[in-house]
Order: sequence, then structure tokens, then C-alpha cells
Amino acid sequence: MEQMQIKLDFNNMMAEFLGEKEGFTRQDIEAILPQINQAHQNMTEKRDTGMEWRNLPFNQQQVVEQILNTAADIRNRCDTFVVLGIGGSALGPLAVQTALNHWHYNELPPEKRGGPRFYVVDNVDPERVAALFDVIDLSRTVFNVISKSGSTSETMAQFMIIHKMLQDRLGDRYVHHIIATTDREKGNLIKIARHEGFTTFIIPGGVGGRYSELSPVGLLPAAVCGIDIKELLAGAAYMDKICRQGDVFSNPAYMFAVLQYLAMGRGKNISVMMPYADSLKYFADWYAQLWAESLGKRFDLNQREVFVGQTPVKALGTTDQHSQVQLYTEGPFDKVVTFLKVERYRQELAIPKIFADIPSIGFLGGHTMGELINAEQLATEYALLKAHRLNHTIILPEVNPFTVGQLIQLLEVATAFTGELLNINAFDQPGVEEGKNATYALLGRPGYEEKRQELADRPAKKQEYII
Ligand SMILES: O=P(O)(O)OC[C@H]1O[C@](O)(CO)[C@@H](O)[C@@H]1O
Repeated sequence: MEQMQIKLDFNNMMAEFLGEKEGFTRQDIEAILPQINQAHQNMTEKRDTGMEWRNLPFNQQQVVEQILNTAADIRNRCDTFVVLGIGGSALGPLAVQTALNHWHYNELPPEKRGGPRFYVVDNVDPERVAALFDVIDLSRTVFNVISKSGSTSETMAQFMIIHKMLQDRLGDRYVHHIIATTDREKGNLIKIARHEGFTTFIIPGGVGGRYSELSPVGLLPAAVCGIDIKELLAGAAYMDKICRQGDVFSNPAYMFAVLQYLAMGRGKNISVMMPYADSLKYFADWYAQLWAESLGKRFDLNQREVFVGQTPVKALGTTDQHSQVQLYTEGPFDKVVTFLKVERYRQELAIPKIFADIPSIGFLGGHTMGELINAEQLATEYALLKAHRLNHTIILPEVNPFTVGQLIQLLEVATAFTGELLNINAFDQPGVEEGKNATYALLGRPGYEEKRQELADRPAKKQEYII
């Protein structure tokens, strides 16, 4: 197990390496120990009330068996599985699937794929949704509609379209083609699911969307696609135990949080996540929601206006070395870069020893692609270090269910701990309400008449400003 432990390397955040001006010292960390200790106490106290998501790796034996049974049934009788959801109800399933299955999973022949084709529909762009219907056979597809609140307009609109299509096409059998994953009581989805008799999985209380990947939200899609969900949970449990330690110098999640917190205090308002593995590309998307919605807050817990947060930026190594790294090394000193480094790739490709007479490319021959990508990660880290840019690296020995489970738990604990340090609520998202309400009003939802009027009364746009 220890060989599969993921680690945080924070050397390049420290003054010893980065220089006094930008780097942090042990004294900087020790100076906020009272705050760290308080945050640790809060984390411990909130485990069972407020942060129930932390217990998901430990308390789902029964539901895991139900998920495995349902997944086996789906794998038997369908060739496509579609997640309908958005935000935390879509990004985790997508990140885990792409991390742990073949990069061209959907294009593999069925016998090599071993599970149904997998799609995540996390938008209401009509072109995209309609395009899905061109490539699937409804009678061989199961739709997993996922919504914690059970009322998100985007997800419900998708669901309504598919519900009608399935009923028209399959009559009463439509019910076997929809699985609901939602809250036990809140929202409309649970009511519809119970009334119509869909197979339903519950997202437990205290597990908000962006902290729900290890609940049935992520576990069912993963199991359907043949991913070992017990290993995923075992990895998360393993990391959770490491992240219970109060000593920040032994706890990677706390150290990640403390250094980001100190960096925010010095105006580093951007958090770049840069995996050096295509398989982890969508982890940067998942992290973007986790970090942005959890920490971007106007008020602290004492209702003081604080306007805190860090803007997450997604990058991919090596691809974005040729797009964004110029900015990271020479632009404003406003970022912390988090690399995700993979020590051993599951496939290796040798670069042939050809063109030996052209030294500027011949040197590549005899190396492997794994060596090349790792060298480039190290080189980028070094370039940032030389330019005195804060960066740290999460090292995965390999991408597998155990390490991916660890990564999820590590980043969730780190985010929640940063919230504690900032003294904010990391589990709400009041800032998205205005936009949601305005949408309801524009589309005529009852009860939103005043908002509709407010929108109608807004100053008209000036034509001269549209050019
Ligand atoms: O799972 P739900 O309730 O449909 O919400 C989807 C997403 O919408 C949000 O509530 C933001 O609008 C996210 O926090 C959440 O992950």
C-alpha cells in the first residue's frame, strides 16, 4: 500500500528553494499554528455533522453491494450509459472514468471495452444534446439522472426530454432505462422517482455536489464502466487516515491548504492545476469547481465582507507548456501552480533510435515517452523555480483506483481545511442563486413574477456599445 501512497512535494513553495521574497519559511507556517490547530479541531468536530462526505469511504458497504448489482444488470442489458447532470453531479464521474479507463474507451470494440459506452451530458446546448441521439440506441441505453437538489433546471430539462422520448419509444418499459441519484427528501426528482418506480440511489445528507464523487453519484457510473469502486474507496480511506493528523508537517492536505492560504494572503489569486497525464485532465475540471465554489465567498462566518477565493485555471502538461507556461514564468506573480505528476505510466512507448545524424532530434531516440513527459514536468517545475514562481507537486506512483481515491479525498480535505482557515462556509454557493433565479423568471416559473419584472425594468442596453 505504501508504495501506492500519493505524496505532496512542497519544496518549491519554500524560501530555501524559491528565495526569501516569494517562498515561505517554516516560521511563516508556525506563525499561524493557533489558526491551524483551531481549523483542525473544527475539521474533527464536523466529521459527523457538516462534513459527512468524509465518512463516505467508510460507511457504504451496503450501498456498494447494491451499486455492484445494479451495475452488473446494466452491463448485461445495455450498450450505452449516459449521465445527465451538471457541476458536482457530472465532473466527478467524468474525471474518474477518464482517469481509469482506456483513453478511447467508447471507440473500443465491446469485447475490449468490457462495459457500455459512457457519456456525460453536462450542458443544455441543444446541438450537443441532439447529437447524442444520433449515436445511441435508446432501447439499449440507461440514463442516470443525477441531481443532489433534485431541481437543477439544466438536468431536469435533459431528463424531461429523455423521459418523453423513452416513453414514446418503449412504452411502460421506459422505467427500466432511468436511474435516479438524488437527495432522500429534497427536490422533485425523488418524488418523481418514487412515483414512477425508478431504481434510485440516495446522496446522503451532508454530502454536497462537489464533495459527492465517492457517493453513488460517482460510484454507480464507475462500477458500470468496470472500475473497481472498492479500491477507489479503499484509497480514499487510506488518505483520510493520513489527513486526520493534526501536525501540518505530516498532513499533505493541511500543508496544501496552509500554503495556498498563505499564498492568498500575498495576493496569489490564481490556482493552476496542471496534470502531466491526459488521464487526469478532467481532474483539473473537477478541482476547478471544488476550489472555486467552495472558497469564492463574499462573507466570512462572522458575516464580514471578505471577498476571498482563488481563481482555478486548468492546464495540461505538456500541451499547455506550449500555450500558457510563458505566462506562468514571466507574467504577474499571482499564481500557485499545482502539478500532478505520475511516476509510472500504464503504457510505455519507446522512441526509436533513428535520425541519429540529426543531433537536435536524434537525442530523443532510445528514450521512452514516459521519460520524456516526466523530464518535461521536472523541467517546467525547474523553470518556474528559477523564475521564483510558487509551485508544488502531487505525485501519484501510478494512476489506478487506489491512487485516484486518495487524490479525491486529499483535495476535498484540503479544500475544506482552506475554508476553515479562511473562516468561511466551504459548502454553500449563494453566488449562483441570482443567475438561477433570473433564469427561472425568464422562462416563467411560477413565484418568480417579481424577478421577471425586475429584469424587464433593467436599463436597456445601448446599441452604440454593440459593435
Ligand atoms: O446536483 P445538483 O443539485 O443538480 O447541482 C448541480 C450543481 O449546481 C450547483 O448547485 C451550482 O449551481 C453546484 O453546487 C452543483 O454541483
